[in-house]
Amino acid sequence: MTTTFSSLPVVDVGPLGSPSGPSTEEATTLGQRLYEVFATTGFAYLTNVPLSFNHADVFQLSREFFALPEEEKMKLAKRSFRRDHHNTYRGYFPTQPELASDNLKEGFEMGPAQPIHTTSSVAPSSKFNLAEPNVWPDTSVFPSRAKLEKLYVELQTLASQLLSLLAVSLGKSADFFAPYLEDSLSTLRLLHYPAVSSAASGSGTAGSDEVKLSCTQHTDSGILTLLHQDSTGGLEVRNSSGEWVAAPYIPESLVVNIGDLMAKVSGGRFVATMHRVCAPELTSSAAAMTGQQNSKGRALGRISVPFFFEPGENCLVRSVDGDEGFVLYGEHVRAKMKTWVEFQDDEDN
Ligand SMILES: O=C(O)CCC(=O)C(=O)O
Ligand SMILES: [Fe+2]
Repeated sequence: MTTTFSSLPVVDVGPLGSPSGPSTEEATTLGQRLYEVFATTGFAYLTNVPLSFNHADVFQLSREFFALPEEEKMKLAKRSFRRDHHNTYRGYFPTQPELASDNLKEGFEMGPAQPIHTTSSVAPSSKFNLAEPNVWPDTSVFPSRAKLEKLYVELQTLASQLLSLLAVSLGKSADFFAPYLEDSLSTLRLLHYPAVSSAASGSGTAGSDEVKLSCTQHTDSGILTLLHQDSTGGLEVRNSSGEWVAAPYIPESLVVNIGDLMAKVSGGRFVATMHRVCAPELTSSAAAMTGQQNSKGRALGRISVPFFFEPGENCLVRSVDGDEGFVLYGEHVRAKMKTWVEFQDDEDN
């Protein structure tokens, strides 16, 4: 059950970075701590994360992508935005102000670098190919592909380490989630929420119901999310009293949260907590500059980089309690996609 928390807990995962891995005692303590936070807030900050990238590296990569000319980004647009493109699930989505002014964001999504050759046993003829290869800008305009691929691998490793601790905390063996790693379709998503002028951002203050949003309230659909957020602020998490609690920037931390499927897998022990993003405000000095870039050519607004740990399409997801109910991951994600603004268009799924 979500509780009436007023801030998010901080979990030091330093022991995961030790070359020989955490000691048995450290793993037990960490697993219990993670169990406790996922059973209450469903959200936490992780500090001392075992990544070779610091925040400056990650946000630089992301800003480099969003600073590309619109025309370069649109070369990577998903099929819903460019009918002549083949990519349906990976690639770029532009902002859609006409569709959803409270979901104003552009993004770029990538999956595993190595192509996955399984076909969906669920929806072989679906217009979304979850296992399709990534698409990339030309190296002459974006030389950082290898770095993003490396970040992806490191986040996947971290997610699998966390899952192993959670498995034990749920009374299962440490390799309980090994089948989830097979043909895993995890997504690394670069997000840019453009700044909105204060006139347009409404009169509501953060935490209130009238606040202007750039990402409407939702729970994440999958297993586990690891989020890099920049210092702009705006992320809010809802507690059990229905209050929106700010999740401000903590240098070098990652925000971690549970998705709907993991709540199910945990037999309802873990909570997938509702969250949203308030629109970043365009300050008057920034507004005086042209477009959405400051004098250094940086994109104005919030940058965040969520990593969604996702199993393979044919992974059987069921509760640790061994209840009858189960779902194939591909089936689950396709049902969810119908509700996501960046996948909506005028055709049927
Ligand atoms: O930008 C953020 O901080 C949150 C993004 C998010 O919740 C999502 O993409 O699911
Ligand atoms: Fe989310």
